[in-house]
Amino acid sequence: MTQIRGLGYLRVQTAHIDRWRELAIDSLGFAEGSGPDPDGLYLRMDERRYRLALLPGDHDRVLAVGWEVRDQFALAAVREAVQKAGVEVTDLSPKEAAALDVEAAITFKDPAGTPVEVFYAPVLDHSPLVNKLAHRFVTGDHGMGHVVLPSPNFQATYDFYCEVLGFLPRGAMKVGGGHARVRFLGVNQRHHSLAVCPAPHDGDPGMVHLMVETEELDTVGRALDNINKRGFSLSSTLGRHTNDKMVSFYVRAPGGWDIEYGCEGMLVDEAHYTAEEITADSYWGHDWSGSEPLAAFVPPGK
Ligand SMILES: Cc1ccc(O)c(O)c1CC[C@@H]1C(=O)CC[C@]2(C)C(=O)CC[C@@H]12
Ligand SMILES: [Fe+2]
Repeated sequence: MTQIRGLGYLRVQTAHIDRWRELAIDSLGFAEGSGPDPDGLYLRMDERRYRLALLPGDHDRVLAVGWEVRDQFALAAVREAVQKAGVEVTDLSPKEAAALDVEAAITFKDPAGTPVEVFYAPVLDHSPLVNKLAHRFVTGDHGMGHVVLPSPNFQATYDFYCEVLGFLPRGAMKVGGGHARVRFLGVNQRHHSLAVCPAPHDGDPGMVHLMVETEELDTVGRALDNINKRGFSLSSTLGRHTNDKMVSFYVRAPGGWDIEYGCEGMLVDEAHYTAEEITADSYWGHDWSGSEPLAAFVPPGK
């Protein structure tokens, strides 16, 4: 069993904070949170002080994918497993951890080069959650959502998440007409908290997409209206995925990666789940033909 309970947070550096504010707060219904960096834009989805942190910088890139564990004992177990796999692990100092609004964290790079943090005890914000869509995100036991990461050394990356971090395989889909597969991995009832794409990861932003889930279909529709009105580029039209059954659209974020915004994701029952291979990404919709090229990802075979 994995020690990891869910996707905890995502920290991103951006040269476009104002446009991010327009996307996340004005269009997608994130609430403005708070955090240690006075120049940062901290986005709340729930009782955490933030789930998505945007820190100003000269270019756009992922600073850390934060995975949450229960407590200090779970963190020690993950540290030991990663070290045993021959990967260098750094313990954050109490001051550094405080600057992330967590009690303690470790950091290391996965085999694809993605900066990973594992942490416990995020700082909470008990003030009312006020957002422009008057909606609620689905987080809690299912974590913040999912991330899709590009990996040039796909097999090593997949093996690392499964065998070292204990993620559970949650199916795959062939891409590019050959034997390459996108693989989905889960750590809780959310169908996937992570997917790994066989794709180059030469440089930034180092992310394919972040998925966040809202409780109601009407919120997805209102968010779609908002991003169209504000001139954000729709990477994929609305559709329903065949594996997690989610109804979602994808919008291009500043920095050249996507936010997937969806609802109605299914819950996996591990007592009965068996691995699957899907042969289409969606039952309907999800037209990617109008998509601007991803900065760090060209689909294999295209
Ligand atoms: C297929 C699928 C199921 C559930 C998801 O949450 C989900 O994001 C996807 C699509 C994954 C993936 C992607 O986002 C980048 C472009 C990809 C690689 C494709 O070209 C097909 C699958 C796509
Ligand atoms: Fe997704």
